[in-house]
Parts: sequence; structure tokens; C-alpha cells
Amino acid sequence: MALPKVDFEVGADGVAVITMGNPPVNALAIPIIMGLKDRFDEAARRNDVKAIVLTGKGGRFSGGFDISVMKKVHDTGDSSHLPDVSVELVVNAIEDSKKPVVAAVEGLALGGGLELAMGCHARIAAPRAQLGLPELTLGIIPGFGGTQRLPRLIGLSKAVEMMLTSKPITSDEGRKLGLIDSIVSSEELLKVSRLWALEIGERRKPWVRSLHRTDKIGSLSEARKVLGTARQHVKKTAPHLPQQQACVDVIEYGIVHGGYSGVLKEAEVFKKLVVSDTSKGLINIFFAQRAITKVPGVTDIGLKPRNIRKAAVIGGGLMGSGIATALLLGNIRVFLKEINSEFLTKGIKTIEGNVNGLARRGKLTKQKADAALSLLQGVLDYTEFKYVDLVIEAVIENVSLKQTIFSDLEKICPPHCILASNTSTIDLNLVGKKTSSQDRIAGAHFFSPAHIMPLLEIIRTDKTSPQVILDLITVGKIIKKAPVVVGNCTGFAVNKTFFPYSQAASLLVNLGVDVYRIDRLIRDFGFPIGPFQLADLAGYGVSFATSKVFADAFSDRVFNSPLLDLMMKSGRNGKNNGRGYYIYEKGSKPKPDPSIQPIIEESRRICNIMPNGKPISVTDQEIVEMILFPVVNEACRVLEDGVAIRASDLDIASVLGMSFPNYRGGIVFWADLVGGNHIYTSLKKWTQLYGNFFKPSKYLEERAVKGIPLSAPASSTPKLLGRL
Ligand SMILES: C[C@H](O)CC(=O)SCCNC(=O)CCNC(=O)[C@H](O)C(C)(C)COP(=O)(O)OP(=O)(O)OC[C@H]1O[C@@H](n2cnc3c(N)ncnc32)[C@H](O)[C@@H]1OP(=O)(O)O
Repeated sequence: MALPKVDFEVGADGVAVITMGNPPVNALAIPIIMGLKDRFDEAARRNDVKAIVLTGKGGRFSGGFDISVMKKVHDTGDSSHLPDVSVELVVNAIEDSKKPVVAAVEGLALGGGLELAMGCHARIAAPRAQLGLPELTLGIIPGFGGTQRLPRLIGLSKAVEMMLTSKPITSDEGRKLGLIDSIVSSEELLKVSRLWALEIGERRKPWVRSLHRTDKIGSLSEARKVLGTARQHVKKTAPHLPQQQACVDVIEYGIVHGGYSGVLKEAEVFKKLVVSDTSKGLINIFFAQRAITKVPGVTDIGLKPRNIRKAAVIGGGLMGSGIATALLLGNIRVFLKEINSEFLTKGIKTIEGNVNGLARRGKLTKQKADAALSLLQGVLDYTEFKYVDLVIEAVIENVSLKQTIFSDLEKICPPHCILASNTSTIDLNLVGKKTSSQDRIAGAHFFSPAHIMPLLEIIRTDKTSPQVILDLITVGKIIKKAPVVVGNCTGFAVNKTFFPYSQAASLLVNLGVDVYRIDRLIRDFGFPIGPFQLADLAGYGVSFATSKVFADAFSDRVFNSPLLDLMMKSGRNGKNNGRGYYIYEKGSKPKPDPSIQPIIEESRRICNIMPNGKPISVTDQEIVEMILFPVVNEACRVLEDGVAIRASDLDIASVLGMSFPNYRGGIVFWADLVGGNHIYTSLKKWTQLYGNFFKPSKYLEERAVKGIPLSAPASSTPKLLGRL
């Protein structure tokens, strides 16, 4: 791999071209920043240099400050790894340079990349470059002057919007807004930028120091109005994200005290935010997301993904139609199979509803929606299966039915065809037991609604071939899912980790805690809805069936609550029939239903676990911990058994599959922040008080006692992922 380096070349025209080279995105790693400082010094010193062009190698300007430097700060606790770029490089060496500097932008200029460009005296871009300040997604604010220069270049409202949403704009929009001075073809980019820089020197083009501009900001009262609205919005939509408020504050500071003071304030706040838990969590998620597709024994052995053009989905229910929708949106031809025309019509209607719904909400153009639906064909038999590359079975969780389907598939599908099951709980060895095709059988576990939820859990057995796993990873990427490869066991990685979540909530209710208090606290923690509203949403049938599976598999530690059964017996089925823990009425938000109280009382009476028959007294924090620590405990077992390749895979899976708040970094990452020892001692205490449901796992105990982070890689070879 090429080392990061900054090239410097002075042409006969007297223009020095400084080129950042750090593939694949020219991230501003420390050697690049040092190199830039040296090169700008050199350009300033040399008499043969009249003007400067700053650009990036390989068709990309820069993807911003090297995020791994911030990770290093998190890992070491040492902020001195953060270089002074904002003043030393952007203000002193670039913006205040006595020689004109032009940024030649191609591909992308994000974060620190765009901030360098904004420090230049003009920006020339190739078409379709992405320009943005996505720092807030990492729990920080722009730190190389972006909070000050962007509003001065494009106006306050748009700049605030770009920073708070972290959404990039294209060259075209940048040109209209005044961020880009001219758009030229890639071929012409350097030539035009050189000329432009020379013309600035000759005063034939304006020599603009962005930080000194005030014309686009408006009056102080106008600015305060815009910022006040932004503040209100942030307060409502992002109460857990301190960087959002901080960003607005820093922008305002610069407007009140001047751009340069704003830059200094920004650097100070940036440094504080880098070490915040939010930034630690979000940066963990950034790298976790990119690690999932690095699967030892699969992606590092020189295999090439095969083309998956045609797929079949068996079962047109909620899951099957969601999966088919996802494949169609990924431009894959789909045969949807059902057992009769009534079910088939219903499945197709659901898919049409899914696709058209996305188009209605502006997520898809009408043209793309029509193109996706044209790739769908409903079938009632296996004739078309002779030509497919992938089958995903999504029928009910019935072992013998699945076994029959897979033995039929083996006979009908071509030998290269991948045979996948969307089972959420059943052992895949059992599913493929009646075939001799175990090497091409895998799990492709989607999360409901499958066309929306971004996680795809790919389950490999010890017989699944690496090629099949690689192909499924590739399909996952094509259909815009995050593919996480896990081992085969009851519940696989995600449902196994999270089965104690709803059980702990029920346990607390049976100990006397209020349903709605629990839901509120879990929402306050950052989940979009609480466990009882989630149960309402999923429908009780699914929860009931899966809790049975877990009760059989993990009888040493399940909590069997009569609550769900009693709810069902009283004619409730959650959102499906409008009656659950909440009342569901069209057009209004779910309302707590006081009439469930007698059902809860009955459950408590049957369960009889309240000490002395009285509700326990617990703090809000304890409630959250009593629900989430058992999940951490199960995550430890998943890691110990090697069901997940690495802890960060569970982090990303918890965020994308279970809506664990991303700014807390994922379940294992959060557990390490809370501290293994606190989790262990709490679980031990609750085991004594309330039983084995809370009993700490060996893995947790060992690590807590030795002070080893739960996320640290295991020293022994994973068991279930034996091939990895
Ligand atoms: C002080 C400043 O204000 C602070 C900052 O600048 S913070 C950084 C702001 N910039 C960002 O947030 C951009 C982050 N990067 C991205 O969004 C995307 O990587 C991208 C749009 C640039 C490219 O996307 P894509 O082509 O799909 O490639 P992607 O797989 O994401 O990244 C390719 C590799 O570059 C790495 N990378 C991308 N941006 C990086 C960055 N800013 N720092 C370090 N590594 C980075 C990725 O980790 C990945 O590494 P890997 O191959 O070892 O896994």
C-alpha cells in the first residue's frame, strides 16, 4: 500500500501544484498534514513560485481529517495526537499566504478536506464532486475552520443545514451557492486552476479570504433568528447529541466576535468534543461498519464474487415480500413463490405497496420504482427456479416444512445456486439436514421491515463454503444492507444477544415496575421505542414463538413470563388489532391503555416474584441497567462462543438490527464505557435477589475480574466459526 505523501511540483508557469496522496480517500493523516505545512512553507519561500494549486491524487480531493487519529486519542486518552491545522495550516499558511492559492477539487471534499479548500482563495471543481461537512455524524464539529468559513461563503441558513444534516452537496449546487467558483471538466481542472491562481495574483480575479467576508451572513439580529430556529430544532430532534448544539453555538460565537475568534473557539470546542463519549461511540460505529466486510477466510483468500442476477424468494408474507422488495431495489430479478394465487397476489400487492411507498416518500423516483417492479414475477411452482442464482426461503418457522423445501430446492436449482433461509432462530444444519448441499446453505436473516432495516445477518455453518458467504456479502452490499457474518446457533448473533431484552422488561413488570415507565426510560436511553411498544409493533405471535425457542435452548437463564399469554388471551395482539399495551387509533400517537392493569396484576399474581408481595423500588438508572446488562451478558456468550467474528460486529448489528442508539457505539462498546466490573457486580447482586436470569457469564466474570475490556479479542480460536 502506498504511503501517505504530499507531492510538490513547480511548473514553468510559476504555479506550484501541491498534491495530497493518501489512497483511497486522501484522508488528512498526520504525515499529510505535516507534508502540507512543509510544502506551503516551501512555496512561500521559493522565488520561482508565483501561485499555488492544492489538489488530491486519484480523482479525489480529500475525505477529511484522518478519523483513525481521533480513534487513537480515544484509545490512548492522549489529545496531543491532534495537530494544529486550523490556525497553523489553514489560516497562516493557506488563507494568509502572500501567494494566491486555488483548490482544484474532484471526487470529494469532505470534512477537513472541504475546510482546506475553503481556506484557499478560490475553488474550481470537476462536475459531480461531493462537498460536505459530515463531522457531526462523528460526534464532533468541523475543526479546521468549517463552522466559520462555510456560512461566510454560502450564507448562514444553508451552512447550518449542511452541518446539522451532514449531507453533502454536489459541484453544481456548490457553484450556485458560491462555494465553488467554477466547474470545469476533470481533464481541464488543473489547467484552469493554475490559470485562475495566476489571475488572482495579477488581480484579474478576486483574492478572497473567506474568513474576512461578512456579506453573506446578514445582520446580527437576522443571524440570531436563523440560529435560534436551528437551536430549537436541535433541542427537539437531537437531545442526545451535544455536538449539534455546540455547532450552532460556535457559529454564533464567530458571528458575534469575528471569524478569527470563531476559529479559535471552534478549535477549543472541537478538542473537547473529540474526547466525548458520543464521539467515541460514533467513531466506533464508523470503523465497525467498515470492518464487517473483512471476513477472515472469506474476503482475504483471493475469491471473486459471482454475479447474482436472478433470485427467488419463497413465501410472500411480511418478511418474504420485504426481502423481495430489497432485492428488486438492488436491480436483481425476483421470482416470488407462494402456495396459492390468493397468497401470491397478496405478496405482490405488498411488494408494490413497499416500492410505491418509497416513491411516494421521495426515496425513489417513479421511474426507478417502475423499473424495480418490472423485475418481479410471481410463481406458484418451481419451474423458474432452474435458472436462479440465489433462493431465499422465508416461510414460517417450521423445521420439517423448511427441510422439505430445501430438499426440493436441491433437486431443482442449478448446482451453483445459493440456498439461503431467512430463519431467525432455527439451526441451519437442521434446515439442510435432508440435502447433501450443505456447502451452499446459509442463513440470510433480514430484520423487519426487510426493505428498510439496514442489517443483513449472514449465517454460516461449519460446512458453508467461503464462496457462498462472499456472494451473500456482495448481494448484501448491492441491496444496500450492512452484511454481518455470524456463526450458527439458536438465535444466531443478534436475536441471541437480544433475547433477554424483552424478557428483562417483563421481569421488571412482574416485579412491580410500570410498563410505561420502562418504555419511557428505554426511549430516553436512545431506542426509538420501548420494549412493550416494540412487542405491540411486532405482534405477539412472533414474540411468543421465539420466546419458546429460547426457553428450550437456554432453559438455565430464561424468564418465563405469563404476561404475553394473558395479553393474547384477553384478545390483544398489539398494533395488528389496535389493542396492546397501547391503544392504536388512526391518525394519533399510541396511547397507554389503562385497561391492561388487571392483566398485569394477574401476571404478577401468577409469577409471584415481588419481594413480600410488594413492588420493588428501583431508580431509573437501575431499570435501564436491569434491561441492558442481561443483553451485554448474552453478548459476552456470543463472543465467547465465536458466534460473532469481533465485538464491533455486534456493535453494528445492535445499532442496525435492534436500533440500539448509534451514538452509544453499540452494545459491547457501551458496556465497556459503563465498565465490565460494574455490569458484573450488578448482575451478581440481581442474581441473588431475583434469580439465574441475571447470572453473569464466565466471559464477563473473567474479564471483569481481570479488568480486560469486553471488546478485546478473545485469545482462543472461535469455536462455532471454526473456519474463520
Ligand atoms: C477537523 C475536521 O473537521 C474533522 C474531519 O475532517 S473528520 C472526517 C470527516 N470526513 C468524513 O466523515 C468522511 C468519512 N468517510 C466517508 O464518509 C466515506 O469513507 C467516503 C464517502 C469518503 C468514501 O466512501 P467509500 O468510497 O464507500 O469508501 P469507504 O469504504 O467508506 O472508505 C474507504 C476506506 O477509507 C477509509 N476512510 C474514509 N474516510 C476516512 C477518513 N476521513 N479518515 C480515515 N479513514 C477514512 C475507510 O475507513 C475505509 O478504510 P478501509 O478500506 O480500511 O476499510
